[in-house]
Amino acid sequence: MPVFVAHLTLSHFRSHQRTRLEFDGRPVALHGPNGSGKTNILEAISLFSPGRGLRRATPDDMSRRPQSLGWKLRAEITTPNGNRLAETWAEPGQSRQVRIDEKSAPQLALGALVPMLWLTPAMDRLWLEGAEGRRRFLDRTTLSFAPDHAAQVLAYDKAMRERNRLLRDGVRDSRWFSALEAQMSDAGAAITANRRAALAELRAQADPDSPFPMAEMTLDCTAPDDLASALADSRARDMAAGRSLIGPHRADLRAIWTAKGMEAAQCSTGEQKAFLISAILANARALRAKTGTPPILLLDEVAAHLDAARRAALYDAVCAMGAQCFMTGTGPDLFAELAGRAQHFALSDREGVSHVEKDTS
Ligand SMILES: Nc1ncnc2c1ncn2[C@@H]1O[C@H](COP(=O)(O)OP(=O)(O)OP(=O)(O)O)[C@@H](O)[C@H]1O
Repeated sequence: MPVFVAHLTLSHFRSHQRTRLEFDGRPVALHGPNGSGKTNILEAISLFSPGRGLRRATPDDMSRRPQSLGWKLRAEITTPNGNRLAETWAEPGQSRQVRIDEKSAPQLALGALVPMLWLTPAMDRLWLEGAEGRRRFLDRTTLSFAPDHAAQVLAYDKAMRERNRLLRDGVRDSRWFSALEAQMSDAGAAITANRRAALAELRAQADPDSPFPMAEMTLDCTAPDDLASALADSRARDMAAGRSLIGPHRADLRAIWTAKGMEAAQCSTGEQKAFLISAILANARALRAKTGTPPILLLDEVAAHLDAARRAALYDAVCAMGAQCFMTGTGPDLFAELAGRAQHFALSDREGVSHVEKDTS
């Protein structure tokens, strides 16, 4: 049985004053004109996972303007182990809080409650822009398989920040450096191993018959096996730069479309989108194979880029997976191929407030 959001309430969240939605576990198609509040609903759902959500916004940015009095989201979640209640909110100027089953909980606890993957239009340029976005994408994929990855990344970043401070301050205490480099080396080895294992999971799910070609994704890693020694050797160079120049924080994700022998960055916009869709679908299939439960999928504006045949193929894949997949598009025609296999909702903007109606037509 899939994990799915059964009820969702948005209060004073961006364009939503108070929106209450009921879902039955089928895919969800949200259609409406530009600016009617579709992505805001996906963003709200993304906040039932740890982190800053799919727009990486601050809590204050999400507070409904002009009042900006803070916001609250509430989700009743159906899981194979029973129904759970998750709430998340932020008061003005404060960080985001989480409560699960009426008890305060750390954000990381959401990761175990609701497995979730997303694809946004901002990711369309993933293969063209800097390595940071690709690392974030890779780490989110990795986190979906290895929940301890977050703790390793935090431990690595903490030790690196401290090492960078020593480098900038010109400190020459080699024992202090060695201790931090050992921490970076331990956490770094786990990070690289987790990332490689996640890419292997995706590779194992590649579907040669899919209309979404899978790119061969490999880790381009500047971290040598013995990172502690390499960092010690690189202290003088790093001191001149004022930061650590080697390690998994400099890794990159390379994608090659094997059928054409071409780097993803050289492929067409539609082809690049197809790689991301195939990666998300492979990730979801791998999670379902591992846990028996497909993750919740948030696919923002995914239909607009696809021709009718690929759109139908995507809907078939999502339905076959049994995932609660939230999709947005500007008109109902984009979701015609889904028909009764999904729940459809129509959104509209009424003087700056989003309204949502069930579309049963
Ligand atoms: N903090 C906020 N308070 C009030 N309204 C907000 C806030 N943040 C964003 N909005 C409004 O929300 C609307 C955008 O909503 P959203 O991004 O969900 O639109 P959409 O339906 O996905 O549109 P598109 O089809 O263009 O992607 C905009 O009109 C924007 O002004």
